[in-house]
Amino acid sequence: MTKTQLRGLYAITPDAPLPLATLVDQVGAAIAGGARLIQYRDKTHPPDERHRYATALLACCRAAGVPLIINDDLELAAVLGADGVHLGRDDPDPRLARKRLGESAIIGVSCYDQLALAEAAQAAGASYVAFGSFFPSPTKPNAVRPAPDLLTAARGRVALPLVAIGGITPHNGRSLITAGADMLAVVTGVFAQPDITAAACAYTNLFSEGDPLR
Ligand SMILES: Cc1ncc(COP(=O)(O)OP(=O)(O)O)c(N)n1
Ligand SMILES: Cc1ncsc1CCOP(=O)(O)O
Ligand SMILES: [Mg+2]
Repeated sequence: MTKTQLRGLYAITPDAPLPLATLVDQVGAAIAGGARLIQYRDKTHPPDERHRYATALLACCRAAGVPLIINDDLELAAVLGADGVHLGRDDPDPRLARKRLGESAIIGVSCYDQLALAEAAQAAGASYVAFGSFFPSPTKPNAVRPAPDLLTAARGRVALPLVAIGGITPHNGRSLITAGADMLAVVTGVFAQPDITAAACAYTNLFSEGDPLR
């Protein structure tokens, strides 16, 4: 996937620890609903388990032709040959990640509510920048809360794909795409739903609204 194809639903694995087979099934269901990028985000398992989970998820994503991004853990991404890494303020520097993973890796950087961080991430070789939490997030209740027009401002200041995250539903997601988001990053709205494929589809459809070929 080239950088210009970073558009659509970005599904991020849920916090609750799940059996590996269940998580692989759920990620497959999200991909069936049109998810364009998957992030393995795991704050609970020890490193050897994270290696086992990420290996299985990478096989699932590769079979579907969807890139797998590893959250936080640059070394895990490098060792597995995953498609990229997502880095926040407590994580390694994007320059180090670019050096370690190579030119074609997808390197995402959290910018919270700060345009200056996005400009710095672009200068450091990021592939996309992420802003949020735009709405109250069950996954990160204490996250900062930018207004959607931050995306519009970011459009004028950075040339990278813009990812919006935090409390995004198929209903409120439209306003973020209108404001300039290229991708909607979602945990709860996809993985906490009874029909994960249908939930993913509802986000996917937002990206083809207004498309004359639809
Ligand atoms: C796409 C995307 N955007 C933001 C984040 C948050 O990253 P970070 O601030 O490092 O927080 P944690 O996710 O590590 O708790 C993300 N993971 N993905
Ligand atoms: C990781 C992260 N960073 C800001 S909000 C968030 C969680 C998004 O999850 P949800 O879609 O459940 O609000
Ligand atoms: Mg992080």
